[in-house]
Amino acid sequence: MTQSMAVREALDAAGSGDRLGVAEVAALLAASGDDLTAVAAAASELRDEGLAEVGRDRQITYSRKVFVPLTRLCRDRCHYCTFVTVPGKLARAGEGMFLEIDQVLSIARQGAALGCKEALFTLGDRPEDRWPQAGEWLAARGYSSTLDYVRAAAVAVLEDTGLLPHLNPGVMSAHEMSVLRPVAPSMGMMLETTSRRLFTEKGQPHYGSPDKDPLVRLQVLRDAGDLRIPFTTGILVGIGESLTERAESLLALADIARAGHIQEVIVQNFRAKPNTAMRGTPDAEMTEFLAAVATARLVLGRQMRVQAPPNLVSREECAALIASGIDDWGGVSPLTPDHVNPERPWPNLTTLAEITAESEYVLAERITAQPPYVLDAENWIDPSLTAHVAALADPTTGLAADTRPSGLPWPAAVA
Ligand SMILES: O=c1nc2n(C[C@H](O)[C@H](O)[C@H](O)CO)c3cc(O)ccc3cc-2c(=O)[nH]1
Ligand SMILES: C[C@H]1O[C@@H](n2cnc3c(N)ncnc32)[C@H](O)[C@@H]1O
Ligand code: MET
Ligand code: SF4
Repeated sequence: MTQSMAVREALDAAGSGDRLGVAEVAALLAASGDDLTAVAAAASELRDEGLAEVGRDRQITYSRKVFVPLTRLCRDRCHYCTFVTVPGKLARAGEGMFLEIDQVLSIARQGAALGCKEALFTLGDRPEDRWPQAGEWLAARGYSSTLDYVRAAAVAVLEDTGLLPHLNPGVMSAHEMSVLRPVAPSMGMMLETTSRRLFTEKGQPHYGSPDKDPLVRLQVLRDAGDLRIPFTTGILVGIGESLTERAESLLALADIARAGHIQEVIVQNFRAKPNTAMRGTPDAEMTEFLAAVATARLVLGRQMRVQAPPNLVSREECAALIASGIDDWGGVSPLTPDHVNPERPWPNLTTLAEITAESEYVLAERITAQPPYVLDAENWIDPSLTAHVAALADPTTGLAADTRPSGLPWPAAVA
């Protein structure tokens, strides 16, 4: 096997537990051929050691979820996004500016019947700042903001169905997160990238999207740590960031994760969508993507949960993701589409279990908060949610219990 010097040195440094520098991480990210085989093998071994260390030998997790796109209006205009829409289009399609609470509950109830335990609220950022129609819709129902409405919708889901909300509403202030903490055991926001250039330069994917300023997003991630919120984040690979910028993004996440609240890091590959500014940009190249997954594992360490969605690659490529060091497939739905990537259906759960088993791992269901946070609920889960979480989690493993959710009063009665 021919390994380049730079990769060998970076792997040696990673193996001895040294903190990696930007150049070393960039060398790992650039790996292909025999180099990539070696980087992936190191990542895979590190994942295996980490799982064994916490008594979860060879388990790969997923969360059975429904996707609740509370609003597709947004004040941002990311060039890769097809989720976002405008009021005129919604009106022509006969749809409201937001889902009504009834519509949210209808999705959550159907999910509960299928054994889903997570309600993923993914939505556009602060649409009321850009669209008067959004503000009017909220005001007519007594809500002061989109995040105020997210809170009400989360409470309705908890009380009516018992599904656990995971909130992914974009940038939040520390105060906003503290108000949402009692209604969701976990929240998340992709860092996307630390590249400021992609935000400040005209023509770049984050230009004109105030919520994609990496300085703002890094602050959200730090605030979530101060608030002890189990938090999901990650990088979007292939949106025009250089390998050095990708390396800086992973190192920034490793630094933030020292606060202990980063429950999982998503490594998501950009997928070009029709009718977006980036429709002509090629999808993230598989070699580069797998190198990013393996490097994320090496940079973030054995106890980080590294997630890649199984619907953005082929079945064969799912095996390659496992071989590159992931241990989590993220939320997978037997009911709702991935509204961010609607052209990419979920594998059904039997297929996902088969794919996982073919690589000699076992598919295990978790809830929206990762096991360590469930097992240490006193420090990480708001008392208002203790009963909701306890109803769906296995007290020994912190994974999902074999049960169907049902509604519980919120806030939970605290003993
Ligand atoms: O179906 C999706 N789920 C996405 N999820 C949800 C994820 O699959 C799981 O539901 C969470 O990890 C909770 O376990 C995200 C969650 C975040 O906190 C941040 C970003 C994402 C991105 C997506 C996504 O693009 N598609
Ligand atoms: C919810 C998350 O989905 C990701 N996201 C948004 N658009 C795309 C796309 N075209 N391809 C892949 N991921 C995307 C972003 O990282 C966002 O934060
Ligand atoms: N708008 C939020 C963000 O970009 C939520 C995911 S994109 C649909 O972070
Ligand atoms: S990715 Fe999120 S922030 Fe960007 S336009 Fe889409 S919904 Fe808005």
